[in-house]
Amino acid sequence: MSKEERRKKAGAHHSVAERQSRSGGPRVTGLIVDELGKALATVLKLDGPADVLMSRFFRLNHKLGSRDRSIIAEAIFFTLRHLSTIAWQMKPIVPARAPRLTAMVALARIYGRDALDERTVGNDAGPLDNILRSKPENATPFVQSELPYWLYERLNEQFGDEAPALFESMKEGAPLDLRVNLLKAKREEVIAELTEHGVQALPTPMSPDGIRLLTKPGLTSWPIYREGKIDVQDEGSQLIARLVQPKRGEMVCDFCAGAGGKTLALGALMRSTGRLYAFDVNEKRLSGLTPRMRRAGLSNVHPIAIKTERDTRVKRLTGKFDRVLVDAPCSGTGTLRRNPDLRWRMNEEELARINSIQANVLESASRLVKSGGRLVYATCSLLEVENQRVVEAFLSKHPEYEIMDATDVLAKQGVNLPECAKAHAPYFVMAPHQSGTDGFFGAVLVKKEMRQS
Ligand SMILES: C[S@@+](CC[C@H](N)C(=O)[O-])C[C@H]1O[C@@H](n2cnc3c(N)ncnc32)[C@H](O)[C@@H]1O
Repeated sequence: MSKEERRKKAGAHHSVAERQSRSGGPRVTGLIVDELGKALATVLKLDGPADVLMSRFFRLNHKLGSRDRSIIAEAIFFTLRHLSTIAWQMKPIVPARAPRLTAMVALARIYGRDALDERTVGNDAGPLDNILRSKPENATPFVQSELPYWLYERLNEQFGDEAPALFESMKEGAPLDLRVNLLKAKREEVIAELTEHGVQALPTPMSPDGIRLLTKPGLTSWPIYREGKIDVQDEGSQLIARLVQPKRGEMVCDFCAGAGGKTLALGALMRSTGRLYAFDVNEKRLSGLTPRMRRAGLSNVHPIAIKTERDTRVKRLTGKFDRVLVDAPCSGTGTLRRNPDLRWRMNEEELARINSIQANVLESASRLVKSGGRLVYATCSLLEVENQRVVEAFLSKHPEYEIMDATDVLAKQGVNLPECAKAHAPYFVMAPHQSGTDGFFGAVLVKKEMRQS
């Protein structure tokens, strides 16, 4: 039987990586299968973020070379992105209970069955070939979506005819986007530097300070990174900072700053002037901001760890800010390309819990805004319940706020959104199948000027 006949018989699914590999992909060694099986035994418990579990696994596993590591890492991500169809193919065997077999299924789907040698497969050859005979494209649309049912249902209802394209886009990896720190460099300069070193880099289509890389070099040792000329940030996230549109010398608050991805973008737009408060309840996460703001050359940022959104330090600043950003904690469903395990770890109970935090944080943050000031509510969620519904509920209780058209806010800064994104006006909505970015939501609210009588 020829290679091609055998592959067809086995029904191996054609991923991008798989197609690439057939033109000279790696041979999968027994060591890779064994170690991937061990890694999956941990990761498929789904009791922690996959990237953290993976880093720990590699740290403790010295015998793996860099080539083996990258094959294993890719296969872990592939498994998490295709867990529904893998489980469907393997039925009644449960992937988490048979991690070595799952490892072989994933590797065969990525590189083709022939990449696995018979000694490695051993007695599993029969079951493996049986499993690969079930073709993922024959599974139900729900199984092919590679999502839990609650999320599949909600996204189907929201996106209608576009849902299949969205589901496909969420199975892909995401590109590596950079934001150029305009305090220290120009975009063309950075692109020239990257190109000179053999990295294919293009300007992002929407964000004026963004660069999209077609490969993923380890940039942290590069001078342009160490000197603070660039930071890693998805193009959609860069545009959230543009929705805030802070000006030089203003009082600005990033209420949910985390490790400061958007804080740094805001600080650069303010040209390191005025005061930029960065709040977060997670002190550890917030501590990541200090070295980043130093590297970026920002002297206007004030990180403050708060206990809750009603902290007295927050209350003392009532009515003091020109601009407030609420980058709310959310389901993260817009980032499934980067965090494929999240879809299996998130559930409706957790969504309801986060939903109530979102309303409370928006309520508290809104009190900081001065008359005539701007409040931006943002998430990296695709779910309307965390986005439009939160903003509508807020506006119904706060007639002193009105909504601005996010498309206009961006157009005034030279950012032209694609037509499909404009259709969501007045909201800013990014979805991976439409914009090639992670999924993001933004609403721009203005606190009406108080009339003097
Ligand atoms: C989406 S993340 C922020 C990401 C960050 N803005 C960035 O661009 O990298 C949401 C953040 O909200 C924080 N958070 C959760 N509850 C909060 C609260 N009650 N008040 C302030 N921040 C909160 C979380 O700790 C988390 O860092």
